[in-house]
Amino acid sequence: MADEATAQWRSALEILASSAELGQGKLSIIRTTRAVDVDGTLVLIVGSGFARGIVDGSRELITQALRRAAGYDVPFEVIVDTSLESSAPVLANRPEAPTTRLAGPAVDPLPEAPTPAVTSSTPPAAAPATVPGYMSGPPSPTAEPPNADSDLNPKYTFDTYVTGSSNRLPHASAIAVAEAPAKAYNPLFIYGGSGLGKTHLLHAIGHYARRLYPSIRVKYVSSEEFVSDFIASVADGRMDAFKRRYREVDILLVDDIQFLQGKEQTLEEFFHTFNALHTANKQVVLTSDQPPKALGGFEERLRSRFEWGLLADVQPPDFETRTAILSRKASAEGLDLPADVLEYIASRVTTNIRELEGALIRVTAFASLTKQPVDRTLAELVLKDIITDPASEEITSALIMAQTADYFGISIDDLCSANRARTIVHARHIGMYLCRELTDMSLPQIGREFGGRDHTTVMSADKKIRTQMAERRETYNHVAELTARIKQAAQSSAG
Ligand SMILES: Nc1ncnc2c1ncn2[C@@H]1O[C@H](COP(=O)(O)OP(=O)(O)OP(=O)(O)O)[C@@H](O)[C@H]1O
Repeated sequence: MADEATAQWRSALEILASSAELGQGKLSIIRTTRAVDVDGTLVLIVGSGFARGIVDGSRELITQALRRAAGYDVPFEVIVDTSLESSAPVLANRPEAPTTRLAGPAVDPLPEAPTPAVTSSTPPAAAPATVPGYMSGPPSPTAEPPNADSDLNPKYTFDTYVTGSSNRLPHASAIAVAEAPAKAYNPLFIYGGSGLGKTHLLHAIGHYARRLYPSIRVKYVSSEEFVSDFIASVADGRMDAFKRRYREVDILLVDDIQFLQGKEQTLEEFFHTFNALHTANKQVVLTSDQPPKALGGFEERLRSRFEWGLLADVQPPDFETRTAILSRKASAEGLDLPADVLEYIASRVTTNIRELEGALIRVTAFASLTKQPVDRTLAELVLKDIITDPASEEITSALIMAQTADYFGISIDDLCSANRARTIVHARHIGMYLCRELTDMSLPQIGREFGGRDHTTVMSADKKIRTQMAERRETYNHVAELTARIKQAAQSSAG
C-alpha cells in the first residue's frame, strides 16, 4: 500500500506543479512531504510545523490534485515528523505545531459541575460500599494524569438525562457500570438510532464514576478520533504512547463504534486494546447505531466480544418522554414555556432528540426576536415547515449543500473552499448547522463534506448559528426558509 500511496502522491505533485496556482516556494516545501497509506487515509508527513502550515494552507488545491490523480476523493491527514526537518526549510522562532494531528476535544473540556440537584433520575451521590480494589493502588507512573483528557461535556450528566420506557435499560445499566466499573457488565454495549442520547449516557457514566472515585482514569473517545489518533501514531512511530493512552485507563468510553467498520488496521489495534482492558479488569463501554450482530466490516471475534457483557438498546422516546425532555431543556435554559407549547413541539418532532432541541431553539429564538410571548400559535407558525413523517424524506448533506449554495447564490465549491468572504462564511456555517440538525452525520463527517474541515470548526459553526438565531432576525429567516426548502426538496424527490 505504501507504494501506491507514494505513486498517488507523486501524481498529485505533478498536477500541482503543472498548475500555476501554487507558487514555486510553497511547491518546493510540499515536495519534501512523504506519503504513506494507513487504513485508506493518505498520511502526509512533513518535517516541521512550518511545512505543515504550508500543506494545511494548500488543502483545497491538494484535495483537487489528489482527486484528479486517483479519480476519487482521497482523505488525507498531515503530521509532523521532525526527523525529516533537515530536508525542509526551517524558520527561526516559529512555534512548532503539535507532532500529531489529533482531533481536538469533542466537547469543551470544562470542569465538572458541582453536585447537581436531586431529581428522579439522579443516582445516589455516595460511593457504593465496595470500592473496586484496583482503584485503591497508586496510578502507574507512565499513565497520564487521571482524567487529563477525558473530554466530558459538563451538560451530559445523569441529572440532565430524562428516562422513560424507551431508555430505562441503557440508563440503569449505565449507572450500574459507573458505580461498579468492570463488575456489573463488561463491556456495556449501548446501541440505537441517531440523536437518541447514547453520547449523553457515555459522558454521564464518566462524570458519575469520577464523582464516586475521584482518582479513576476515564477516557472518552469518538471512534473517529480513535482512528485519527491511531493513524497519526503509526505514521509518527509513537505507538507506545498510543497504547498507554488507551490501555492505562480504568474506564474507556468509545462512541459510535460503527465508524471503525472496514478499517482493518485500526480494528486490529482496537481488538488488542479491548482485550488488554478486559483482561486487566477495566471497564469498556461502547455505543453504536446497530447491535453487534448487524455490524458489517467487523470480524466475528470482535463482534462476539461486544456481546460478552450487556447489550442495551435505546428506542425513540414516547410522547411523554419527549415532553419531559423539552421541559428539562427549557428550564435548563431559564425558559418558562407553557405546557401546551411543549406538547405541541413534542407532537411535531418524534424521532430524533437533537431535532427536538432544534425545534425548541427555533421557537424560543423567534419569540425573542419578535419580542412576543411563546404560545401555541407562535409555535405553530414557527414549526409549520417541520415535517413529521421521516419515512417520506431523505435529507442528505448533498441536498443541504446544494440548497444552501442556491439560496445564497454561491457555488458548492465556495461552501467547501477556504474563501473567507462574509456571505460564504455565513452560508457555510448555516449549511453545517443544518447538517447537524437534519441529518445523522457526525461532526467529523460534516467537516469532511465541507472541504475537509476539522470537527471543532463544525462545532463552533453550530454554536454560532444557534446563538445568532435568537439575536438576528436575518439569520433566523435564513435557517427557517432554507429548512423549508430542504424539506420540500426531500419530499418531492421521495414522492
Ligand atoms: N433521555 C434524554 N434526556 C435528555 N436529553 C437527551 C436524552 N436523550 C438525548 N438527549 C439529548 O439529545 C441530544 C442528542 O443526543 P446524543 O448526541 O447523546 O445522541 P446519540 O444517540 O449519541 O446520537 P448520534 O448517534 O447521532 O451520535 C443531546 O443534546 C442530548 O443531551
